[in-house]
Amino acid sequence: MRLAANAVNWAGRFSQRGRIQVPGLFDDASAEQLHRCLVNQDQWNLAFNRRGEHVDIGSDSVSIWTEAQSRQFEEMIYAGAKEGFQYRYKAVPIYDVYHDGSLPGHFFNTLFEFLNSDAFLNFGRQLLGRPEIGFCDAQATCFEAGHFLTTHDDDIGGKNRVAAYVISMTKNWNPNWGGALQFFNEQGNIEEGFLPAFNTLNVFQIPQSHAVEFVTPFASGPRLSITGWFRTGKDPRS
Ligand SMILES: O=C(O)CCC(=O)C(=O)O
Ligand SMILES: [Fe+2]
Repeated sequence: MRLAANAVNWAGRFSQRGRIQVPGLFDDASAEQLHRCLVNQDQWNLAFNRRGEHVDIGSDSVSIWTEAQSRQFEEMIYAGAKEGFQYRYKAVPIYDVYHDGSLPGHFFNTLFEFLNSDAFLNFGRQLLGRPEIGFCDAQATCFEAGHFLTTHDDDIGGKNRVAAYVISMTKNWNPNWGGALQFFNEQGNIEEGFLPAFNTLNVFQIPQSHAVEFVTPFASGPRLSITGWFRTGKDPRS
């Protein structure tokens, strides 16, 4: 993997606004390789929230649900979203996959090593002006029709998160399909939204109120990304 973008060009804007969108993150060959990997991935977990707990279930379990079970699941998801924080999307927990060695030879391992190499960590340190960044975690995410992530601020104690990153790897997204990463201001208005894009890095300071808009039933492709957080200290699993 090789970066094409230069953090120095974007650091000033980031420090003014607390968020940034950097197009052309990787060189063309790396971007295509990562895109192919995501498009060809057929095993995804289903991530959602059950009574305040994060749940991540294997695609094998989901594929044997009866129609009634799927309906029940959907009701549970929407009931949660009505009341507060809820999400539904497909994910591969790359950080765990790497450390557990559960997908030997998979490109996600190469990607994880790249995200924790000097090349990417220095990019983050320069962009954010935070030399103390020590590592980053990562997951692959796939938002399809009916998927969403309601408003939250990423502030979870004990994780030493400096900033969130989203490497958006979606080609030909139609803005009418939803799926924007939206940021809210103190008045509750949408201050800025980043639409899914190809080979584009979004980084934002946390805590910061944000959400991924519901992906509409007529979205004709998935919203693919690699997401995670730049964190201080040493990776506790390294
Ligand atoms: O996918 C995105 O654009 C943002 C994801 C996010 O906010 C999260 O995983 O906490
Ligand atoms: Fe978030």
